[in-house]
Amino acid sequence: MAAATDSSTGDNLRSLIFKFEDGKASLSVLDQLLLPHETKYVPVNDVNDAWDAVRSMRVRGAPLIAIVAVLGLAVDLTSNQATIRELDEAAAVGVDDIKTYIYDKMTYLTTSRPTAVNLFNAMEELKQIIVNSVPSSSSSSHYAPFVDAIVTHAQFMLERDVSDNKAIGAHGADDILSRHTDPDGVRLVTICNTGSLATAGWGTALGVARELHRRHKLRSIAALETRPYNQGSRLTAYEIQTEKMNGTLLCDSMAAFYLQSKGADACVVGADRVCANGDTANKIGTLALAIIAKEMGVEFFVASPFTTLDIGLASGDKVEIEERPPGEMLESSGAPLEMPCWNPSFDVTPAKYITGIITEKGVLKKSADGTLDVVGFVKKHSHDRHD
Ligand SMILES: CSC[C@H]1O[C@H](OP(=O)(O)O)[C@H](O)[C@@H]1O
Repeated sequence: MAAATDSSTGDNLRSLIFKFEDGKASLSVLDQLLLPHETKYVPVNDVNDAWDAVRSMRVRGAPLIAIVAVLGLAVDLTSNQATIRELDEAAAVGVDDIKTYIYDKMTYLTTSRPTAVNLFNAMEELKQIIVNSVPSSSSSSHYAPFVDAIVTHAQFMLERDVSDNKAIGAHGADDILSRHTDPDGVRLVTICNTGSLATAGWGTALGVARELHRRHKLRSIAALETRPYNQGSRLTAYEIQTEKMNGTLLCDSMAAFYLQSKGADACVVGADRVCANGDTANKIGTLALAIIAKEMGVEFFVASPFTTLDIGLASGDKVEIEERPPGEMLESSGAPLEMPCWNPSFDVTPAKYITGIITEKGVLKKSADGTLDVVGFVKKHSHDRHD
């Protein structure tokens, strides 16, 4: 039986509260639509709640989407409403029925948002676990072994994400500081939110800023507001202020002039899907920032855990880009008129604009031929993954 656990990551910006006690999992998620004005945790009681929390963007961020989906599945399967358990106890269902029951819930969760690969990678991990958890013929329950394996993996995902993010922070800080030696520290620019509110804690790109800040080597961090959801002005600004980093908020349109007039040592952004050739899907506006950085001679890094790598997808032109409801854009713009608008939530930055990819296993830099060999990097480090 999985050990009881509380998923506190120790920081004061907890994206979720997960508990597993007396065989029952419970989950509350921080409603990010209300931040920074209101801190409210809402319960997730089943996969329907988890799906809705992700789709509505009450919960968002590539790693966190996957984590909430798997935790929501764990809550669902351990809830009292799990009728399948009664059927199992009555020997009215077999192993295949139970696997189908669980797979159907997993498939449903993957329909919540299409672009971030983490959720899909997490479901593939779970399928492997389910396949390897087939109960013995003598087992009194066919259901319990599957559920326990899924709860255990959900708890593992929480811990792995924080440790991956801290490793990303350390590798990113080491790499950037190896070239930028100003005693006052480095100047970063970032987009969207990639901190504790996009993960189980610490963050990816913002985790690099956190680590530099911890080392007293973060001279400044400029955050783009990231319209229309405003992850930057609402969420990243909230994290920066909470951690007392030296932050500056920029309108998205200010990026070029900021780099031209004030300068920066590096842009560090998150990722929703890193393709085999290094093309990276990330928040809308990332492509523009990457092009501007290239033009201004500023390093451009993607911070991405292995859970965001998709080496099965050759290049970025194949990424499905989520389009959000037009109302989300019109509403946040205060537009007085209803008119057709285009609201893609992501764009794809070609590898040629990317200096390197900061992962928990180290920093992937361009090969001599100018390419980012993500596949080779994954193969090189796959043996030392702690899956
Ligand atoms: C830790 S990377 C998070 C990644 O996800 C964000 O998208 P969204 O807020 O729509 O879920 C954004 O692309 C970030 O870079």
